[in-house]
Formats: sequence, structure tokens, C-alpha cells
Amino acid sequence: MTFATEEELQWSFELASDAVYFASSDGQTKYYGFGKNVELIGGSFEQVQDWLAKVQQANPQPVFGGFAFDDQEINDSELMNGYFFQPAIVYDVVKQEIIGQNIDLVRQTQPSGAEIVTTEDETDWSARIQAAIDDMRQNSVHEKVVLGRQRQINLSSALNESQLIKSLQKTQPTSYHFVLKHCDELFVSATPERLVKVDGGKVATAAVAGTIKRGENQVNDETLADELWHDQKNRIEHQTVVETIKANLQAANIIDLQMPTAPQILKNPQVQHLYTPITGELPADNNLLGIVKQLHPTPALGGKPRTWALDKIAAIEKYPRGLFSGPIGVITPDADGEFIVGIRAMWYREKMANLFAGAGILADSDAAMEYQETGLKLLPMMNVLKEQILHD
Ligand SMILES: C=C(O[C@@H]1C=C(C(=O)O)C=C[C@H]1O)C(=O)O
Repeated sequence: MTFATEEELQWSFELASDAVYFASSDGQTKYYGFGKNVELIGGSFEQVQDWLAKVQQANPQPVFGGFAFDDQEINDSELMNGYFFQPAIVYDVVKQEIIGQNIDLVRQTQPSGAEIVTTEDETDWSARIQAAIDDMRQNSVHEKVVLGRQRQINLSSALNESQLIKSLQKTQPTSYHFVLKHCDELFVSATPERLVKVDGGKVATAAVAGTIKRGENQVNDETLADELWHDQKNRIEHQTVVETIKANLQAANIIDLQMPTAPQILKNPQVQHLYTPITGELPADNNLLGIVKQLHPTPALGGKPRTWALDKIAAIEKYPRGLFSGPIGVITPDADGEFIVGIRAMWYREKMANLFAGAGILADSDAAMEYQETGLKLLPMMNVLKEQILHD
């Protein structure tokens, strides 16, 4: 079989009823998968573990999908409450390998030219999150909660998926890209955040927490990065995530944990973050999904204490998150793979797009500033939607 061009893979994505596109910005991962051998809708960690073992034993091919953030259900969705599938065919673009049944690739499709018709925001969000700030001010054990909001967008016509993938590649070159398609539903993420990668016994994860905008020029950008790095609130928020990840990796028996002593800066086009990469060695008694289970949700997406934060999220957020901020990724038949955190994300169905963004809230947070920060985090998906419009 000769390998496909990337445009053929993008056009084929558009016409497939089940499909996945998963790429990392470091150039080490790029998959397109089409069709479906088997699927599992809404499984728990344990159910996915059991199902995966059976599926990959019967058919040693990669499996893609994601877990919902928590157990709040989104009515009427076969994707957002957790979804895993084994594509009938996977194109591993990095290795130039084709895994599975052969299919006829699509040679051309027409762009749709969809435009944004209406936009609806949760304008009462700042007022609602104030309750969490007040709670943390009164109770110092309650350290951090990440609160999200959603933006609903109506499009004039159906989204064009090959254009969507091209736009992700063009406008978000420093992020992961994940597009998961099941029938008429799509989940899209341009996240900067790795949850965990397992590669031949090596484990790699990262703390990504603490945010500031990008500057208008290089000097201003560096000043902002410096401000973020020295800011007490952001450093505490970041350290909470680092310490919790470290403790959870130790609980998962990860050996030889290594990390820098001070955070680095991770830049995306819209925002920059405090970032600490963490590595270790996988013990014989654990695996990729075991570590996902142990880590999720980190306080970068949940909070601290975890149970209190999850209750606050359920009480304060207006809608369930579904795959937003959940672990999404791939497991290869050799038990390697990678899960990322499904943020900078959208859920799309029938001309309606739901965009998601959240921010870490502490006792000294300012609700209005957090609203602005979440606005910046909505921009990656806004930009790809705006790129649907046809240009002459
Ligand atoms: C929750 C989001 O981002 C998370 C929250 C961050 C913060 O509050 O500083 C930074 C990165 C992510 O861990 C999001 O983008 O929706």
C-alpha cells in the first residue's frame, strides 16, 4: 500500500462516520484513523481496561478515545460521556505505516464556508464563581478549584472537518491536536497539556498551571513571562499541581521521579503558562491507564482537596463538562501511548458548537480577571471556527 497525502487523509476524515486525528507539536505523534472495528460508550476506567485488553488481544491495533471529566451525564450524547473505539484503519503519519483494513481514500471535498450566526456566553459566571472565592477565604483547607464556562455558537452551515484540521495545524502549531468523531458528534481540542505518555517503560507527565496573556512584541512578551514567573499566586497554584502529581505518581509506584526545581514557561499563541515536565520509570505492576486513573483529575483541572473541588465544580458550573478537561488519547497494542487533557476544546453537533474554558481559582483570585483569562482560552477554538469562512 502506498502512503496517503495529508489532504487525502483530511478529506477522508470528513466523509468517515467514525474517525480520529491525533497529533503532538513535537512531531512524534500523528495519527488519522477511520471506520470502526469496535467501540465502548461511557465505560468506567475498569470497564475500559477490561474491554481494551480483549480488543487488542483480538486485534492488535491502536485504540483512541477519552474519559469524561466526572460522572455528571450529558443527555443525548454518545461521545461526551466517554467514548473509545478501535478504528478499522490507522495511518501512522510519523512512521508512515498503515495498520488495518485498506480503504479507498477520498480525493476531494468542498469547503462549507460556515459563518458564526450567534454567540452566547455565561455572562453571570464571575458572579457565580465568587461563591467559591468566598468559601476559600473562609476555609484555608480549601485551596484551589478550577471552574469552567461554556460558549454556545450557532453556525450558518455544517462545519467542514478537513478545513478544521488544516486550521488547527496553521493556528495552533505549539499544541496537541485531537479531533474525535462519532456519527454526527465531534470533540476537538488544541491542548498544551500532556496528562501522561508511556514509551518503552518511560513515563512523562507535566504540570501546566498558572497563566498570563502573550505580549504584543517580544520585549513585552518576556516582561509578562517574567511577571508570571515571579507572581506569588500563580507560583502557589502551580506548586499545588506539581506536589499533587508527584504524590500521585509515587502512589502509582513510579520510580526515579525527576523534575526541575523551578517552573519553565510554555507559550501558546494566546497565553503562556508555568510548566514543569516530570519523568519517571514505569514499574512492572502498572500501565498507562493505571497512571491516568491515578492522576486524573490533577488540580490543574479539578482542585485541592479533590473531593471538595469536584463538588464545587458540580455545584457552580452550569453544565456538565463531558470530555472537556478529561483524559483523551491513544493506547497502542504494545501498551505504550499518550493521554492529554481535553482543554481549549469544543463539542460540535448539527451546526452548534459548545466551546469550553476554565481557570484555577484561589482565595485571592479576582473573578473579573479570571473571566478575561477564560476568554483568552476560548480563542483557539474561536480562531478555527472563524477560518471556516470562505475567502476569495
Ligand atoms: C482549565 C483550563 O486550563 C487549565 C488552567 C490553567 C490556569 O488556571 O492557569 C492553566 C492551564 C490548564 O491547566 C482551560 O484552558 O480551560
